[in-house]
Amino acid sequence: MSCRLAKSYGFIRLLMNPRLRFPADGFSAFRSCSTATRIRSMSASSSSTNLMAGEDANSGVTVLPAVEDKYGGVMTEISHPMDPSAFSALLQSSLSTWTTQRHRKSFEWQSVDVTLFLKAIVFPMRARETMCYFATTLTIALGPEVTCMIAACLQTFLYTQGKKGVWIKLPRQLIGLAEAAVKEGFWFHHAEKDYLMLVYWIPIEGDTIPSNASHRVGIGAFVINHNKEVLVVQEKTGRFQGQGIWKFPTGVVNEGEYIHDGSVREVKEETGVDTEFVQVLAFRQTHKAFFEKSDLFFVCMLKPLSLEINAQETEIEAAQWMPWEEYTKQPFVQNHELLRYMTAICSAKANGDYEGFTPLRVSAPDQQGNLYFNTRDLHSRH
Ligand SMILES: NC(=O)C1=CN([C@@H]2O[C@H](COP(=O)(O)OP(=O)(O)OC[C@H]3O[C@@H](n4cnc5c(N)ncnc54)[C@H](O)[C@@H]3O)[C@@H](O)[C@H]2O)C=CC1
Repeated sequence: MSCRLAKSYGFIRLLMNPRLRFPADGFSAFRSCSTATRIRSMSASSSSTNLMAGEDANSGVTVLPAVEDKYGGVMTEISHPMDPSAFSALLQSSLSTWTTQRHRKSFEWQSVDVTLFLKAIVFPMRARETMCYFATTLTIALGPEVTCMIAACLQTFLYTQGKKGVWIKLPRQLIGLAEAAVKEGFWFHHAEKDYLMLVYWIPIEGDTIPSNASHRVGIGAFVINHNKEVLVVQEKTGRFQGQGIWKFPTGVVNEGEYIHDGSVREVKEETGVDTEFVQVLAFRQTHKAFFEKSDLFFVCMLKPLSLEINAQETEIEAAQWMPWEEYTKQPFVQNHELLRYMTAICSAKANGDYEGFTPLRVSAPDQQGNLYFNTRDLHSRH
């Protein structure tokens, strides 16, 4: 009886403490507790696990340390080595803690009578004293286990906060833990040179996780000098190697690089010529260009600041200033629809009959970037 009373007291404290949160159904509450116990005993024998794990402030369950993202999810970055089975158990307890929303749904469906009872009888009883009286009576009548389950459910209705996406960032040296995460239902989202990012979606509804970068961004540089000569190259590698084709310098924009900076860099790297960015003249989108990724190709006009050519050894067979007419007469250019359009656009631009997009620095509270637009036509209207 004294044990019952002690448990009743615990139940009353549980009801009175709004900071306490439980997984939504009683069973998951008990499961989480037992997993947490398992983790804690593992922690005692493994200092690395100790460094990793932390106790969830609301549920008391041992979970992976995580920060919340802006989309209702959590991100955990694993930084210390640990045993895969310990990681697996920790992951399970973390997911159990973060999964409260899903459990709430299944509870509502399967235990609709209890839910109605709680909503009809318990919720309207706002007064603290009434709650205490109700809790004590309920505990004595139903026994501590059943009342504890009901308390967990009640807490869930009052304070549930389930997570959505769960991200795990694994550095290269801990890649062995990926298997455990995959077994728990995680999938690969993206990989960089030094880490693998996995993700898991908790809600039953379909995930809203955006796929990783879908496009590669490339540039082609139209650089024309005062003698109406255009800067062209022959490539050592790629689809046009060894065909004697003279083409605009092209390349790929780096991560964190603006299109206009990337075009100036690519021209310098491939030909040694210094340039100043003028405008984006046009862009093309294609699909399945680089593995499964699409391609955005920006045709940029650049003004030469130097004329001396110093062709890049690794990628460029030859580079030169070529008369514009000669460039356009190449069969390769004439027979290629994209290049025919590019030639027409560049000619129009060189003759002053075409306006491209000029970058304008724009700032938002959390972002800085460039808006590329036709400044001439806009300004002529204002
Ligand atoms: N190359 C061309 O004649 C044309 C290119 N473009 C556009 O220009 C932009 C850049 O294209 P490209 O210059 O052709 O770039 P690319 O994709 O051929 O190569 C970019 C860089 O990556 C390297 N690279 C690519 N795949 C590689 C691999 N498997 N192994 C080792 N190195 C590799 C290349 O050597 C180069 O340094 C793209 O947006 C493309 O659509 C558009 C029309 C024609």
